Amino acid sequence: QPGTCSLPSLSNSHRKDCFSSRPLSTMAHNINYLGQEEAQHIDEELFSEYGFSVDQLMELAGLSCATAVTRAYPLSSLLKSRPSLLVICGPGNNGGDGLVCARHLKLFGYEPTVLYPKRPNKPLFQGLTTQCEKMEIPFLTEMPEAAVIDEAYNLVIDAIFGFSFKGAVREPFGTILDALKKTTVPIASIDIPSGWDVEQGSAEGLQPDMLISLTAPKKSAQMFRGRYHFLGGRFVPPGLERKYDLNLPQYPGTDCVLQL
Ligand SMILES: NC(=O)C1=CN([C@@H]2O[C@H](COP(=O)(O)OP(=O)(O)OC[C@H]3O[C@@H](n4cnc5c(N)ncnc54)[C@H](OP(=O)(O)O)[C@@H]3O)[C@@H](O)[C@H]2O)[C@@H](O)CC1
Ligand SMILES: [K+]
Repeated sequence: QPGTCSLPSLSNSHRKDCFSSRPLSTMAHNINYLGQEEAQHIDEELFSEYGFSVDQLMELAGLSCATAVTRAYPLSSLLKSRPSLLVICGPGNNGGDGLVCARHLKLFGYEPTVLYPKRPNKPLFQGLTTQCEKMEIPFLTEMPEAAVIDEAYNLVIDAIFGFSFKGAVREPFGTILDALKKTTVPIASIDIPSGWDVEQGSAEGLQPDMLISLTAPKKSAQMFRGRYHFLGGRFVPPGLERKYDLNLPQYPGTDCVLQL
């Protein structure tokens, strides 16, 4: 039916309650759920000791996210007349992952629109923004109301905050998160559901339908109750995996994502 969506339309409070029987395969793998500092140390070591550059890992992370979205929400499952997605990008590297993800999703046939309200004055993010513009991805100038989002988009991709989020949410992101909590379209969160404490989660926060954990899930992922939990960021060298006892499951074949 045009103008509707086959994806579940759930209020935030329903999202909280409905998905308590998620598969426990993540537990079966004994994956090490990372604390905030551990995640930040791994990130630093990837650059300082393992010779990676930020844009390299961001490209792989964003590609993983776009690929995971195609698995959970294939084009054929979207019933709105356009395969429209809203990608909301925050001021740090999580936002950069969102820009990369948007670009790949456009290449995969989706129609992403980006909201990027706080843009760092750094060549990396300026370049990623230009790339999206050249891909003819529209940028919004303000956050739409929840009802408008429900009407216009099949899915929201939350790339607002990742593992460096701390403390009370500052504007404009408080208003943005409040609007997101009122939406009923599914939300796919990159690395951490934005606004969640990286280790403790947040019972009152966003309840995304999908979580794409990058490198390894963070402790708060144990509180995730949505339908789809994917692991992405297939770039961890064996020495780093051993040092942090990550015990990552094996990715199938050449895939860059794995459903947990
Ligand atoms: N190794 C990996 O796995 C890889 C990780 N990658 C990705 O990087 C992500 C981590 O990126 P990150 O370290 O840049 O931090 P991130 O969470 O995006 O946010 C920092 C920004 O948020 C802001 N901010 C913070 N608290 C706030 C508040 N309460 N209210 C409002 N604002 C607040 C803070 O602002 P400031 O304090 O500077 O004002 C800062 O600008 C990680 O989750 C993954 O997605 C991949 O790209 C590559 C490989
Ligand atoms: K996020």
